Amino acid sequence: MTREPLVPKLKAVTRSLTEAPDLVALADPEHPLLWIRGDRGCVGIGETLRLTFKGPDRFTDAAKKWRAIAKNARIDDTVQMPGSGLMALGTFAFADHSGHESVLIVPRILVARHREAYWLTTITDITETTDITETPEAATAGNSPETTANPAILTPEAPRPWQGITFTESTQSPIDAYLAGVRKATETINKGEAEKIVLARQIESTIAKDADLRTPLSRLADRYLDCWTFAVDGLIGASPETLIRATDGAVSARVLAGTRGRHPESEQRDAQARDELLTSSKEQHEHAFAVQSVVTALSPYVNELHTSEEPFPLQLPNVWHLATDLGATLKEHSSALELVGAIHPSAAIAGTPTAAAVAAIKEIEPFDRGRYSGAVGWIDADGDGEWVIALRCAQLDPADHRNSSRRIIASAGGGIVAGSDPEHELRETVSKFRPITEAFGE
Ligand SMILES: C=C(O[C@H]1C=CC=C(C(=O)O)[C@@H]1O)C(=O)O
Repeated sequence: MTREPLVPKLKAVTRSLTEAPDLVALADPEHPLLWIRGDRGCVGIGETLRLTFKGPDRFTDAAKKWRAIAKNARIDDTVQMPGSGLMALGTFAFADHSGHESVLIVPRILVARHREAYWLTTITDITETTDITETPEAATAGNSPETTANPAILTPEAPRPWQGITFTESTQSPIDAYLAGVRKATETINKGEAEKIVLARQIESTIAKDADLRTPLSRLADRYLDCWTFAVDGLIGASPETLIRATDGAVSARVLAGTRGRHPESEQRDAQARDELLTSSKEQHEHAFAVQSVVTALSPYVNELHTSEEPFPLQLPNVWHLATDLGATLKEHSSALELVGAIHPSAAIAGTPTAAAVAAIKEIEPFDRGRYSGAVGWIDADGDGEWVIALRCAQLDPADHRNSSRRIIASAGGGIVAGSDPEHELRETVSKFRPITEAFGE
């Protein structure tokens, strides 16, 4: 008889902090676990549990496993905010058959802030140690005050000097192969086999094993204020595209597709780029596919789905995007991870129709995307959470004791539709790489 694997028993204790923590400064310099946007976010210190997933069912497996862990957990939370109590940060691979693992990480300590509310959560694995007669009161003894003065663990390590790196064309993704790929995708579209195919390319570099990754993270967080800056299991970036935010039965998303590079050298040229984007039927068409894919995927789960009437121009330091915001209420309780699984892969990162676009990506792109264009975010014990599409990001190899450096690969792509020009698409990827190339530069 096969037995169900044991569900770990976790204990989470959350208390308010009296002072605002500096989240980026508190991150582990070499293995940061961070999620931040302006005055909201969290940093994980240490690791209590790591769950890994692979294959086509990675989202549903993760949602199921997380639900069981949350149900089994002992939570003492005097803060009661989304993300307080038990929570995990995660990153999921793009492709069903990716060789890269998807993970959920439960930190040992989580320091978080939501505007003027700050808190600290300590999460321990009590699977082996639980005394079943223990009462909740006994379990939290010693943690009774509502507020904790900021403890010593909240003193960050001093920053180390930063040595900028430059990226070059990746050996597995040469520019010529990308340009040929765009032509091939256009042919596929012209033959009527797909309407939109999102193609990406990669650039790479190496970074000292002891590099202090808080420098690129603070640059991303300071410059990309409309993006979520993240670092989860070596995946670092700042994404503008919210796949799903779920809080107390309300859900929202921000769909992006359609791009123009910014022109900081000329206000007039910059405004022209924005206006071209807003009036281009090609970009509007590409955008509509992305919105439709999210609306179709979310519809079975929600009532009252609202979208902004017209796509609006989202201004980021590197690009203009066409953006549509969506809001809805959930019909029944579905966790943020279940919704991510339902929406992924949206037409913003795969294409239309989904199956044909995914097949074309597999055939044309000469590499495994890994977590790029997958999902990255967090989930709490109630199933609430925030997940973005892993864009404008780079994946670092794990630190290996035999090497003094780590490889880092950045990926960026764009939607190819009928009439797409390969050179234009290439320039668009250069603009999309800027958050990463500049954050890791001098
Ligand atoms: C695939 C990427 O961007 C997507 C999100 C926004 C705009 C996009 C576009 O205009 O093509 C892409 O769909 C990327 O940044 O690598």
